[in-house]
Amino acid sequence: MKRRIALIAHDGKKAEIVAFVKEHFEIFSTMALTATGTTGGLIEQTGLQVNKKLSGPNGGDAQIAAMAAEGLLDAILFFRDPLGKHPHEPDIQMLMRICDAHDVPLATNPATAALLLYGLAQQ
Ligand SMILES: O=C(CO)COP(=O)(O)O
Repeated sequence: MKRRIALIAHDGKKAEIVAFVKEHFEIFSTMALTATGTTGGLIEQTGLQVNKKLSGPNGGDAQIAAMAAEGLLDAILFFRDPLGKHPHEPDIQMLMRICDAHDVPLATNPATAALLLYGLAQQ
């Protein structure tokens, strides 16, 4: 079965996640991708297929958390912006808590995301 990965990036990190996806395009093209709405739209422009959820502030993080809780994701790559303020901060905290509650691998910066991706690709 294809690996199921969710991708999320705050606005200040969207350029970085697109660059990350392009850099690892071959690995991502073997995986089933889900993303929050705006992030997903940008990733689609690289040519990859993405299951797009709502935009983060409208509930996209919560939808991805629900998928994690239901065992529908193998990992989440969440490029967080530690310098930004986010109206949906409770949803972000909830997503991270759900990952810990269900032992879902969660990378919150590009360096960890690369290690996680290589690990998944090798399994
Ligand atoms: O807000 C986000 C993560 O908390 C990301 O949502 P978008 O990809 O819709 O911008």
